[in-house]
Amino acid sequence: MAKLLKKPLKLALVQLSTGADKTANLSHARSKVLEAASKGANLVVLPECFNSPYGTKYFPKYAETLLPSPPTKEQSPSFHALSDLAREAKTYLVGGSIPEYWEETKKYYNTSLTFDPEGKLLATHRKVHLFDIDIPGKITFRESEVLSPGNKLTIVDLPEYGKIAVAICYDVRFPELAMIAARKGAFLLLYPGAFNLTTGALHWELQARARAMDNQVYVGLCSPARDMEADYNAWGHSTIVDPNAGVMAQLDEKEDIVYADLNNEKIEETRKGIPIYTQRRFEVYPDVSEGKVRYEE
Ligand SMILES: NC(=O)CCC(=O)C(=O)O
Repeated sequence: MAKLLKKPLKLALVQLSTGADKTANLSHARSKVLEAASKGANLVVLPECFNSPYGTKYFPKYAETLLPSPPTKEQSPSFHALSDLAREAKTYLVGGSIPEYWEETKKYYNTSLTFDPEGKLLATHRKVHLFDIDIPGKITFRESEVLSPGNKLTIVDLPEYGKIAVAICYDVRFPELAMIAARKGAFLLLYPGAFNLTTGALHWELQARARAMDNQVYVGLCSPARDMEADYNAWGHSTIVDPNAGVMAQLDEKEDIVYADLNNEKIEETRKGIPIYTQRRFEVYPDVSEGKVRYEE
């Protein structure tokens, strides 16, 4: 079997404290990403909406223009801060997500940018599944009041390591994205995300472990730190799960960085022990990853 993960990789998820000041958020993210890089991380991840508070009323206020790419510094200070930071830290950087405004269509998106260690943009993922839920007495949230959904799956090739998939928060609840990415050869599924106190307690770890178990790949969920003064209280608990669905490392709700060393042997050992990869019956059910799927590498 060809190696999915070509050499060991140290993953870091930065569970960032964020506030209302975008410039302060960007500068704080810089110090934490540099800290992770100084501890040897090769791939660093920031949380969903890492440069702003999370909430529909905030999206237009904090939105930046990313297209045509590359944007100017005035159009997107966050794009340039992330690109400069990846280059300074010499790491791959999944820049959480930011609210995006696309002038041509007048639409807003929840968008994640991934950069290589030279600061080059490798991929853009717009959240495909918008967080619209209503649990009476607990939480009602409708991203679709402001945001439009993205329309493609995102697989990113990190040349010296292999392929990863990037999606955002609520996207984790849709196993199809994860399954297709894994069948296309991703060794790691990354989700910058911000679950809340209701659904976080119910499903955060379960979702991470389920996507890992179904696909026998590594999974990372990166949350903002919890702020009980904010309108939206993030669950925290950034988590890294191994291909056998075991939790390798998990934070509590406070700001911190979680690390794990990923290697190909764990994927191979898991797939050898429980060989669902070779036992699939595509004559009974079609391999949807071979069908009409919108994705970009
Ligand atoms: N930001 C989000 O998409 C939140 C998703 C969430 O909380 C969930 O339960 O799913």
